[in-house]
Amino acid sequence: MNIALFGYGKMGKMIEQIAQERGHTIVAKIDVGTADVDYGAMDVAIDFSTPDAAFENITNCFKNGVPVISGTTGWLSRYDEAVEQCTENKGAFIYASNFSLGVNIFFELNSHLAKMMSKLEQYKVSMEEIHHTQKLDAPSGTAITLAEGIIGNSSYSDWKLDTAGDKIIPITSIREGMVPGTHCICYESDVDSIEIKHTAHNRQGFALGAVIAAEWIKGKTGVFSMKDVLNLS
Ligand SMILES: NC(=O)C1=CN([C@@H]2O[C@H](COP(=O)(O)OP(=O)(O)OC[C@H]3O[C@@H](n4cnc5c(N)ncnc54)[C@H](OP(=O)(O)O)[C@@H]3O)[C@@H](O)[C@H]2O)C=CC1
Ligand SMILES: O=C(O)C1=N[C@H](C(=O)O)C[C@H](O)C1
Repeated sequence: MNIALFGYGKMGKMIEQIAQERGHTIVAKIDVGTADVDYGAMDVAIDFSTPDAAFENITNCFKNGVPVISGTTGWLSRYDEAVEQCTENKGAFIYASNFSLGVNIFFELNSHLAKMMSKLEQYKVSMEEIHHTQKLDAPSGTAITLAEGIIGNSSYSDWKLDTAGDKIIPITSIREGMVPGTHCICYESDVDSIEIKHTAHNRQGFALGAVIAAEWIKGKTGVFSMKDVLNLS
């Protein structure tokens, strides 16, 4: 398959390596300021760019008939608009805040735990995410997805950075060193705590998931999620 990389940073480079190992060809590496993008050469685009760049990268692909896998976080206030443009152009699109198999299992575990804990008012939930110091957005996209999983399965109604409150999930974002991504959810009562935690050891799991999503979307039309790709529904 001919893959174009929108964003050739830490993730773009990891995706290139894994895509080539799986027999794919990288036909374009598009970074800030790249001119002359040849959409005709691409079977699929994989966007891991920046919060400011993602929407334009994604919608330009839709307009040019190229299916898109996007893992860029921090641009989701325009997600609905992107979905509209995908539908108008009969395109194909998958966004995931986290493409790793482990985190997608963790998302399911989080929703199931939230449902069970919703019956126990003595427990208060909180979340902590830790990432490298180059990360531009906080909280992480993964933390937001986890918070939405709790909100959809409990009486919590919102999340806030560093702020606790009634029906509010407080999220703490820590930026240190080269940490690839750690997410921990804690339910605490006066007598005990329950914690679930996912720790990425490197970026390979994110990159492999994105390439698998790119292979899966070929020939399809519509807006999908990693749940569809991994058959987790
Ligand atoms: N969903 C998932 O599984 C994962 C998501 N991510 C997310 O992916 C994104 C990228 O992460 P990462 O690779 O670590 O970040 P990097 O900063 O290493 O890479 C981002 C790249 O995008 C480039 N860029 C800037 N503007 C544009 C543009 N207009 N078009 C194309 N590329 C552009 C940057 O170029 P320059 O440096 O010259 O500005 C840089 O090379 C982040 O939002 C991160 O949160 C990360 C890991 C996993
Ligand atoms: O910026 C990163 O590095 C990561 N970003 C994603 C997020 O915001 O959740 C996924 C992963 O945690 C790494």
